[in-house]
Amino acid sequence: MKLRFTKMQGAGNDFVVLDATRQPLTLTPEQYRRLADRRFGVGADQILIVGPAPAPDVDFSYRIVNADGGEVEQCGNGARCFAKFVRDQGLSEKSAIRVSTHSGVIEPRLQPDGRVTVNMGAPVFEPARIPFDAAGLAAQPQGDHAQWPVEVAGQTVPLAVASMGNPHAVLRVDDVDRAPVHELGPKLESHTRFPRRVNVGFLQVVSRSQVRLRVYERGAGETLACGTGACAAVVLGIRLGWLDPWVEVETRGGRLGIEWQGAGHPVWMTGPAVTVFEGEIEI
Ligand SMILES: N[C@H](CCC[C@H](N)C(=O)O)C(=O)O
Repeated sequence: MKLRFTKMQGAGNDFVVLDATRQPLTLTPEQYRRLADRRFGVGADQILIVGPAPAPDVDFSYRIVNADGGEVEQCGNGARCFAKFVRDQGLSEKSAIRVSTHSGVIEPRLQPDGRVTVNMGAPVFEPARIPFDAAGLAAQPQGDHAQWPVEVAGQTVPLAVASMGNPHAVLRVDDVDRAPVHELGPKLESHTRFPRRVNVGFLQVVSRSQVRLRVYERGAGETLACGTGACAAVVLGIRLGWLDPWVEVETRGGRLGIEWQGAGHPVWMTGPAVTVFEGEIEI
């Protein structure tokens, strides 16, 4: 089948975007994997499928499939690219677009400077809802919230955990450039304490308003940036007393601005969204 696609990136996290607003589009996990393959396909961290509104109070639906072919609940960098895509394709004139995802409705807003701000909803910290199996672990309280001592690769690491609709585990490190991303990332991503696997963030606190972050993503490996990962790392850093409500996150692919005013508030993420090229592929 011939498939038209748009290649996009948000802070270096890259996507194949498919327009399923005019006709339904269901590919097999193998076809998604092929699309995402950097040699046999187009190449991407995730595939984004833009669909029609499933309800009158939203404008579109948006599905996310990781490079490994697995469908997931949320994607922050993808939400910004989604908003730019629907505007550029003439699918919407709105600057604030309501879109439903598997983890609820989010609302990207296009800014005059070309960046996009997204209300990513409220974070979730209860282990069972992440999901994270905390059985037998005593949370090590620090500040007013906890890190969990998780055994991995023969050591115990203090993990902070949260959900932004998708699961995240965050480990504080002194220097992200020397962090054990490829040693601990894969082992934590598929650790038994995360029944649906997990995105693994390595967080370096530069100041109370500036951090550096690398993320080994569930179903994709290390990416140049992870939007939900930046949200999770900042809210966990705030809860642990390390960070103020407005933080600049330096990732390997670019900068994201994250704001969270605390419990009961949504997380606001601002960052770039860029169209790289359009194409067609026989899949
Ligand atoms: N790998 C993630 C999905 C993509 C999230 C990331 N690319 C972002 O920008 O939030 C997961 O399995 O939950």
